[in-house]
Amino acid sequence: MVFQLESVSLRRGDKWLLQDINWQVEQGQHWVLFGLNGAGKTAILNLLNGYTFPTQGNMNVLGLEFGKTYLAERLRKQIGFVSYSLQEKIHPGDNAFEVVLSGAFASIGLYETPTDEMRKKAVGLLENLGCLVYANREYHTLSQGEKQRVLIARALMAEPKLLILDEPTNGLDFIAREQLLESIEKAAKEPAAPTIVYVTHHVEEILPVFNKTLLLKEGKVFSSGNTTDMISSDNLSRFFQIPVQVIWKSQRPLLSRAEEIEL
Ligand SMILES: Nc1ncnc2c1ncn2[C@@H]1O[C@H](COP(=O)(O)OP(=O)(O)OP(=O)(O)O)[C@@H](O)[C@H]1O
Repeated sequence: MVFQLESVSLRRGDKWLLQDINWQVEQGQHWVLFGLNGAGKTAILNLLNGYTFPTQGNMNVLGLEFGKTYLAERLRKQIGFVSYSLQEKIHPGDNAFEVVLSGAFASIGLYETPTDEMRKKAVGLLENLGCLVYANREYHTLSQGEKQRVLIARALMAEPKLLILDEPTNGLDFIAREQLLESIEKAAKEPAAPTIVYVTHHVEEILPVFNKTLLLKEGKVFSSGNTTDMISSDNLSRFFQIPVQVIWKSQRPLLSRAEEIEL
């Protein structure tokens, strides 16, 4: 078991951000967490990272039970987390290689001396993610797509059991997006790959390797299960409450509006 949420609810002030979430993620699975703006995806990620505790329900992430101790520090070292907001925290002047190396210490910035083994590993990850050519470039001079690859390599440095990719294609053009998705798919297929949770509101980004999907709507689980069952014309028409059509092509779903589907 990688993590488990049991009847988890989260309240802020008068508002329930999440209600009765049940979600069990096992090793060997790769999940998509799909939801529209404001569905509560960030709220779930904050829980998984140990930044917040549920108001109700039980949670267990990587064997750590919530509610007993402060977990954010311990989870930070075991969960690879890639988000757009992380980009802004990277120190000016750090090059791509240093950013990747910092992942070994779960720090932003390099404060400790990396071992030769760590350096070798960082080079290997830069190579796998196609970033070796710009390893010596300052991180802030890289394009969005290049930056995201470097952050994924950084996240993999600590050999996490869980890798969370929070809307990693934000701000990418079509080509850069497809290239990044290709790298993610390759990383997911590595023998020692972590379980991946891929957070998105774009159906087209769902790769064949993401065999499970949870649809989150207004803070509740709308449905969850095998991706092919979740990402269907019927299910998504109910989810969006407008008729849509899903066409699978090369094992990737394409979404469009449908005019005449009976709900
Ligand atoms: N501290 C808070 N107090 C009250 N409401 C909040 C608080 N934090 C978030 N919300 C609300 O909870 C809802 C879920 O927010 P969340 O950021 O988790 O959504 P999201 O699925 O990540 O959306 P997006 O895709 O736009 O980032 C939103 O309506 C948001 O305004």
